[in-house]
Amino acid sequence: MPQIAADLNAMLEQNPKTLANYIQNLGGFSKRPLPKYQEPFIFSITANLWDFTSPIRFFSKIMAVVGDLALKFGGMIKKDAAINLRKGVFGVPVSRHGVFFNPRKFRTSESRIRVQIQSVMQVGVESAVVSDDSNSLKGVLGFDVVSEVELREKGFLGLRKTKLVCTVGPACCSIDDLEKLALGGMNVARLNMCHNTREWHQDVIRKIKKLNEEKGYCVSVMIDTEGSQIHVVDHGAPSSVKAEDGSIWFFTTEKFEGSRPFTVQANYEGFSEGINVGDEIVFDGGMATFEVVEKVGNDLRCKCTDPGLLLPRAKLSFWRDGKLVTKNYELPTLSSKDWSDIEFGISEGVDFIAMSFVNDADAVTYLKNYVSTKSSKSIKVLAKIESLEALHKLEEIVEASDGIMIARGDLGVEIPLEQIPTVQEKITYVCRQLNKPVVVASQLLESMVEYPTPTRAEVADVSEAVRQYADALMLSGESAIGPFGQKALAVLNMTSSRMELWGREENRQNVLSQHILGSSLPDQIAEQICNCAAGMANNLGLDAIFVYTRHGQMASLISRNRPNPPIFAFTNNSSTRMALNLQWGVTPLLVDLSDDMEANISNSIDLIKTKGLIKTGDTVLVVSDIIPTSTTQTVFQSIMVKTIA
Ligand SMILES: Nc1ncnc2c1ncn2[C@@H]1O[C@H](COP(=O)(O)OP(=O)(O)O)[C@@H](O)[C@H]1O
Ligand SMILES: C=C(OP(=O)(O)O)C(=O)O
Repeated sequence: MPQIAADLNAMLEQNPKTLANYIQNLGGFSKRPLPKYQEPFIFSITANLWDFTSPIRFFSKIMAVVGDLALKFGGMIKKDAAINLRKGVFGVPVSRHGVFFNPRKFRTSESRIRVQIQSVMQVGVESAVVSDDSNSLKGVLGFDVVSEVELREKGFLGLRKTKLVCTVGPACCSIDDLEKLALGGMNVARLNMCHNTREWHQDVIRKIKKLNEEKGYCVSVMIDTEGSQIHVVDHGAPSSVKAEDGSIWFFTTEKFEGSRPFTVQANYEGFSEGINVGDEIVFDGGMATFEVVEKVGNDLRCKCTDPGLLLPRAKLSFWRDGKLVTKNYELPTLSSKDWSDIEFGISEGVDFIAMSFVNDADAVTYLKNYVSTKSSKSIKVLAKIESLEALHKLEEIVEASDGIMIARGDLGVEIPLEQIPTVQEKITYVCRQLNKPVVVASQLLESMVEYPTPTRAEVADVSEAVRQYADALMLSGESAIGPFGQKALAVLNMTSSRMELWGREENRQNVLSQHILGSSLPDQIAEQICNCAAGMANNLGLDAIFVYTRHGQMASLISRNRPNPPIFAFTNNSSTRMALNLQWGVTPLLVDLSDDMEANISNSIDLIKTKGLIKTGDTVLVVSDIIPTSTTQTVFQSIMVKTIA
């Protein structure tokens, strides 16, 4: 008799309400165990559809619940074969027996129309999986609910490798919205410190941490500094002002309340220094262009030569004879406001700080040192590449930082737009060579700020970033202010999964050139082990790679090779876990790690088996880099292939 069914039966016989209450407490659903609970155990789940914006989310939630039952009863859950999640992904209704819903009504579910749907789940046991001696399992397997659901549904190879970052703004800052983004695959929540108040940011960070702690998500938090840039302070209108061809405007740093007609207020006192009559001022990389016709003290009188819209906080760039006059580097990379935002981020325990307008490696090194002295946890510093100056010093900046964001928005102000695709490819390549995670940011799905579907060109742009093996893709206004943030996230999710599958099917892996990173012998050994591990996993067609790592180094070295199977990184360090969230193909798990590596490996495999996430016959490549401690003197670097018994 399968153990789980027996346990459930026993539980129901003793107290039929216990199970119902247990399930009820798992959140959101009204659930009712059916009176007949012979094997296989059947219970029905009824959910209010308005809580969910897509069938995949609904089923994800169910699987999260069922996953908890598996943990509770130490058994394996089998999903009814009739429930095919993939059918829901592209909007095809799932309407086979067992699951009913009306796609038309589903679409209106966001307007909170209550539609009830019912699904029957079958709960059973896979004979070879349940450990008889569940007491022998030590510790808890820190799997996040979303990866667990994805793994159950899609299997090892179906796990998405490209990570997703969402900018949080007014459109998605409620706990419900944040949870929907987490369920939709958000790995990192980004907060742009340019916008909104300290209290607002604190509230969002705390909500994300609450979701992680109480509901088992694993969403990292990134703050993004405002940085120093020459931009328009205010032009006196809530949205935008039109500049007509030939109109004369006054550019000043004089401070005044309200608006003045034909006046642009710049934020930086020295904005006009070194600027000559005849130079051009460009708004937001091309929204409107002005020619300087007169210098009046520190101010400039300018004529509009290319009419367009002047948006709030528009970025200003200066051009002479078709060449950029670089002025932003005159400003400090971190302003006093940025430092105070960084202090705030450290005190709130954020995982990443993205540094705007980095122009050299020293600024990054300085911030990294500062953060490491101020915070007991490891906070990763990402350098944003968004200026010509940064492109000139790309390698040293990448080397100095913990990761890179290709900030295409501001970069497009300083370099011609047609250069963005090749520059992006170059930056992703350098980052991979130097083993630093790279985020491709800005305007990936810009049209979805307004519309519920992306343009074909946007999908092609997303696919290109995935093809280039970027570690992560980022949403900006699409999630921060747009009404279709969850849909935009779903587009990133589906497009990256599809592109990754295509890459594997077509065997498109571009092999990493053998650039050796490590300078010491142990580092070089670790690197070679990881390169071999990735090659072996591909060549032997293994199901997964397990890596045991305290600081994440081995996990990232394997990820750098972009192997076919997913990488499960077992770590006992929660900062490492949160940092690995940005790394291509890595699913980080928090576990207890002892000095006994054999015990770590068998313990974690037992735990994962007990959850039903791995089965007999699955093949796993196990890599470890546990470094010596006071009790063990030897470095434990190993690689082995295990077939699950
Ligand atoms: N915390 C926030 N509060 C209010 N609006 C925000 C917030 N974060 C982002 N936004 C809005 O979303 C847009 C896109 O955000 P972001 O990616 O930070 O880009 P940027 O500031 O460069 O425009 C911003 O222009 C702003 O209108
Ligand atoms: C991500 C970017 O930075 P920000 O949103 O701070 O302008 C960008 O410029 O592309």
